Amino acid sequence: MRHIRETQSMAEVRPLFEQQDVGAVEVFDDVGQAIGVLTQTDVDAAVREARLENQVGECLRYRVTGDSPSLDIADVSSHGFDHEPLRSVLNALHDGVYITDARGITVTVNTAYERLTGIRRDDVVGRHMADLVKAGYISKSVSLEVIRERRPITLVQSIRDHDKILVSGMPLLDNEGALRYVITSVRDVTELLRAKHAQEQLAQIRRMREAYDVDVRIDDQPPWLIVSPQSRACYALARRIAPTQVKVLIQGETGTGKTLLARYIHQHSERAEGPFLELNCTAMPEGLLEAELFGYSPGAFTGAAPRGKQGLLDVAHGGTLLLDEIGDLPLALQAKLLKVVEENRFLPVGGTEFRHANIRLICATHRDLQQQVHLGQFREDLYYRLSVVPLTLPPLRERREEIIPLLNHYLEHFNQRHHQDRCWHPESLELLAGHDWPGNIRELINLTERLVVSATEQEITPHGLPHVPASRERPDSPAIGGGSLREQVTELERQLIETALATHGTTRAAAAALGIDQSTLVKKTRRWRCSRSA
Ligand SMILES: Nc1ncnc2c1ncn2[C@@H]1O[C@H](COP(=O)(O)OP(=O)(O)OP(=O)(O)O)[C@@H](O)[C@H]1O
Repeated sequence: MRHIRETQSMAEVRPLFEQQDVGAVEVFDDVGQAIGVLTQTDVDAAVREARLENQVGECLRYRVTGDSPSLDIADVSSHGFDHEPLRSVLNALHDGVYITDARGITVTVNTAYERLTGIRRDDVVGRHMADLVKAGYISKSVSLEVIRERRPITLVQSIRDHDKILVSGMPLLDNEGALRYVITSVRDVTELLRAKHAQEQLAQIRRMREAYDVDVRIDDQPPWLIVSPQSRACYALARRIAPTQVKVLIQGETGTGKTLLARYIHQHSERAEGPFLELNCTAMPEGLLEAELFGYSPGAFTGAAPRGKQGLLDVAHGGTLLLDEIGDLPLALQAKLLKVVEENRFLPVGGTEFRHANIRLICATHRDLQQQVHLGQFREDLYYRLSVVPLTLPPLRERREEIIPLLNHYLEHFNQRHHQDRCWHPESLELLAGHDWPGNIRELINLTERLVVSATEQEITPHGLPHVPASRERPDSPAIGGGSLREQVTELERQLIETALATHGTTRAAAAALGIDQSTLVKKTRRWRCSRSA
């Protein structure tokens, strides 16, 4: 034991804990009786709250002990925890403190405990914890568990039905290792849990937004190209209806730019600052699709997140939700979606209360929805509600004038991205312009990137092109019997030339193989292309 020192203020005691072997300070009263042991946390709290200063009488006497808070229990017992300054220390703490003896009889509680729990000190001091549980003061006694297990125990308890408190009980042993007291600290974590819940919800919304965010960006200026009259008309109509709330149905083959068009509408609407999310209705099984779209309530089904989950109709709040491949939405979900479209409200899975949907809905499909209606695969009422303004993006083969500008545009784009300086050989452009592009603009983009990164020379020649089948518009077999002899000969000639081009890759090689001039071959292919797009 070290010698006893005197101080007027707890603040002077605090630096002692900087010494490595000081774990606690034993406190004495004016007449030299030991009245308790303070750890650094107790002293810090007392200093922080400035509660102990001048409340300890003329002089606080203390002695530093070793690194374990070995309490001289006999001293504490003789004076009780209610003796000054220990009582002041306890009352200075922001957290509640509940102390029982080794039998489980309440010794004292501090004022923070009374405030947090609403339980009055006088009602519990001297009473056994088991009686208090029986009388309904508390739901469960940590002190009794600590007494039983002789180890620190922490649990979360409910009080007043809604507030949550974090209760940590700690056994206090004497020098012989016998249990003397259980000190339980009590912290109100209601706000903390509420904040945590809000944080979890935000994180969930962020995750959803990231997962369903649409990875196409458009500015008012190109990179996007609107060249053909069909695309121009489509985008002009989209621009006109963007500021309104009307439902839009975008139809077109895969890769024609439906998502880009939907984003264009979003960006020119009043919701431009809100989220723009996309859900592909073919991408998941019905149950999952329903949960992702409508969300679910807590405990809606086995394996559901305990707090429930917000659906995209919530997460897209204030923004636009694009339902891609709407033709694949199962009939049961079509009925639920109809309610959203008609009444702007929906029922989460397992929920009993309707939620308000504040979203703009844009739907897209590569299917013929009208035909699906005839086949009974799509609800007629929903179809008419969704397609107030139908927009159709034609396939790339029907707006061929866009192919070469797109090829040039994406070549430049990928040159920049991959630090290359590729250029198209005119014959390559010609060949690609004649391709049907079943995957539309997406196919064109992918091919261009592949060529930029894989070409061995600066110029992308027909040699470097993969086998690109020519337009499907030409029949696969000679058009015998169709038209005059002259027309049939021309058709045959065209097929022979296109086959030679596909086989040999370049106009020069194809012309050589057919025994004609390269310029003749080029002229003929141009003429056919012109007559086809006329
Ligand atoms: N007018 C355009 N100019 C330049 N790039 C375009 C244009 N339209 C579409 N694209 C690009 O083509 C690609 C495919 O477009 P998008 O994803 O919008 O097609 P989609 O019809 O929605 O396809 P899917 O049906 O498969 O979802 C995207 O990378 C998009 O940026």
